[in-house]
Amino acid sequence: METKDSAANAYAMAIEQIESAVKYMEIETCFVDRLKTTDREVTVHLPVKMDDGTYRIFTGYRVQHCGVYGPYKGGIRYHPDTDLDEVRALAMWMTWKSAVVNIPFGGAKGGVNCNPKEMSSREIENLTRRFTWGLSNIIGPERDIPAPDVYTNPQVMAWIMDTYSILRGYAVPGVVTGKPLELGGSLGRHEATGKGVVITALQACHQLGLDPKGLTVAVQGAGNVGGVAAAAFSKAGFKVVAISDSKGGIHNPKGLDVNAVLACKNQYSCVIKPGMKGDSVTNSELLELKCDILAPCALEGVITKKNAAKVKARIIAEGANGPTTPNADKILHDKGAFVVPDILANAGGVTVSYFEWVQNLQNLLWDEEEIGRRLEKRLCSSFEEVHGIAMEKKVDMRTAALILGIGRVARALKLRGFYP
Ligand SMILES: NC(=O)C1=CN([C@@H]2O[C@H](COP(=O)(O)OP(=O)(O)OC[C@H]3O[C@@H](n4cnc5c(N)ncnc54)[C@H](OP(=O)(O)O)[C@@H]3O)[C@@H](O)[C@H]2O)C=CC1
Ligand SMILES: O=C(O)CCC(=O)C(=O)O
Repeated sequence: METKDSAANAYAMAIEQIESAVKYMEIETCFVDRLKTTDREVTVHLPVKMDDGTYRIFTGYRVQHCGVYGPYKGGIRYHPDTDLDEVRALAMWMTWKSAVVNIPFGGAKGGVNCNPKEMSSREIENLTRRFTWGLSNIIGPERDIPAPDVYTNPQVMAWIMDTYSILRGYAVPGVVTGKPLELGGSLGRHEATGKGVVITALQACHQLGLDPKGLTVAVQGAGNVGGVAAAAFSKAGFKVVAISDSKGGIHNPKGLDVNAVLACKNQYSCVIKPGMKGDSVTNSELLELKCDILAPCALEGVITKKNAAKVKARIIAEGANGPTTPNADKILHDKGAFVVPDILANAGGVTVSYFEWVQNLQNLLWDEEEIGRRLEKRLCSSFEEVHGIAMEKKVDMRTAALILGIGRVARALKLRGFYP
């Protein structure tokens, strides 16, 4: 398995991003200091009974970055590389993301350092229930609402909802989003992040005067975000030329049969099998392929100062959180690449999570068309706002999105009375 670039510490990246954005803002230092700090960081040690009868102790984290105008919100990841710094960064990015799309959530993120690929479903359930118990006093529909992230899914959300509901004594669907539909999940949540990547990439094409029909796309990651994005790119008329997972990818410059690749992934847990029309490609090679759009949809820190100059794509649509390091950002900007930053490109997920939460609180059920319409409207108007700031301040799209997000949060802090 290829691993992420070890030089990139996500938390250091998140801090550096704040520092470069605030240079363009009129914002008092005390706000900057406040926003570089998290509200709460909880570490829990989780004794979990394994199938062989032994116990293993896992470490889990929930970081709440800033909850100035609503409950904290953000996914939970199960991954062997997860640590506190990563979760801190992911929580900060959630704060800016919710602010960019203007939904009343603060930022949080959770993670457990574990390898779910080596665990049975029962072991993952035991871990999840223990983790939920550990967080039960800090989560809740009005406090902090988890959702799926890397290597977690609707079933994990169902176990969180069940454990939390048992502790409270009644069903509390609003404690998590990304739940199964049967438990109050929202139509369209599963597809929301991947579709949002395509909606925002289309906006970028529009800004650059590019006709999307036939533009080539390489997608890193074939999970919830990458898989849905690849299918949606293909449906929108783009030519998907590469898709990968953690083991590597498949590449065909003439275009892939995306449905066949995703069916292969579904059936055999890999994106390439003998007989498929395409060549194998490593994850590093995928990033440097000749294509119009690159959609990194797996882990953070994959586009670095080492490979940024070799990225050929004109548009980088960041499905993943934090795929591009600040040094790489500068290189991409200088060579004229148009980066749709994570806090805008992948904000479709939290946007439909917000719709799910709203439906749960009001016992409503919106249809898929309604969800899709609201999602597109929200992402397109956010894109426009971010692009407007980029033009006005002559900055790249990430800096513009951060200016918008940080500005909104800082104004809310001030209104609540956080003065120097
Ligand atoms: N789910 C959501 O709604 C949202 C997710 N995100 C972000 O999107 C990214 C992906 O999340 P999501 O799709 O949900 O996660 P999933 O667990 O559904 O999928 C992760 C995918 O990434 C692949 N992958 C893992 N490690 C590597 C690697 N080193 N190189 C290349 N591919 C790798 C996995 O491969 P394999 O299957 O082989 O393990 C899998 O295909 C993360 O950065 C997440 O934070 C952002 C917003 C919302
Ligand atoms: O749906 C959500 O609440 C959050 C999704 C998430 O973790 C993210 O946007 O990174």
